[in-house]
Amino acid sequence: MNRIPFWKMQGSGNDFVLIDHRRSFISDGERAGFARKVCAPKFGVGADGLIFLESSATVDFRWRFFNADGSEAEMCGNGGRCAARFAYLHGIAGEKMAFETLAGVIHAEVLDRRVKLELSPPHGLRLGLEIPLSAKTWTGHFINTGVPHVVLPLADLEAAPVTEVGRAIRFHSLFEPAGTNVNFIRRSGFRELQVRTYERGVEAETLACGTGSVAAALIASRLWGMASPVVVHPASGETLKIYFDAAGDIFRSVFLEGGAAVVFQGELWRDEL
Ligand SMILES: N[C@H](CCC[C@H](N)C(=O)O)C(=O)O
Repeated sequence: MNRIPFWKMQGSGNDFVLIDHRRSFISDGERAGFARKVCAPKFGVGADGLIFLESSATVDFRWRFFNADGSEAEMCGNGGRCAARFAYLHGIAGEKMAFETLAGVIHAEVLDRRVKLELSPPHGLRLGLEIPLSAKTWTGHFINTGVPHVVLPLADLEAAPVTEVGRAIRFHSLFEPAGTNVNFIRRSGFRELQVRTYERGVEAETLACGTGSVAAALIASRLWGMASPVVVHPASGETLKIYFDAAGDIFRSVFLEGGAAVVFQGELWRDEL
């Protein structure tokens, strides 16, 4: 199979290539390298991640998510919304669906051009982590919202050292071996946050991170008593809504709602990538 149909989609500015695996036949061993090629700017399509949709024996479909560097991640909030809308528009699932991920089964509902995802239960909450870096020690908060996230409140978000400090914390020994995503957050309203994210596996700041926005909202609820629903504005300026039930350090019924736009569709010429 040398010509592989794909869709390019974006969720709040986080962009993805999506492939119906039933029409691609990329073997398991080839996927990481294929993801790097497809996600590469200039030589590839250019994207933050590559998503394969596959058949599932138990729910509507299964997905495999690969970051731009070829690493496979358990979950992706923005990518999950795009996969849900892709599945709906391809007739793989109805408006309400469920799909298998390495973070568990994710339930989704397509609402025209927006999608509402129910995330797997957040876990591993650790508040007030001292993170010593060469220049200074940062105080951060950790939570896993399908993938690991450190959240750092910072008043001057415009001047946030997202790449320098984001990369240092992403690779810090405190978070080995999996590493972590790093989110700088600022309160911008009664129930509103602004978030900038350094993403593991993209190894750069992205315009939005869905699971990072959820992490920011849940940490804001613990630190500042921010109640559900929390509105998050990622670097793209788009709007994400996070709904949750909180009881101390336990979060239940966590939903992420946001856009999932189809940008274009095309065909990958595999032997020329
Ligand atoms: N880069 C992340 C996966 C994608 C998360 C992000 N794009 C989202 O929307 O949640 C990681 O490897 O932990």
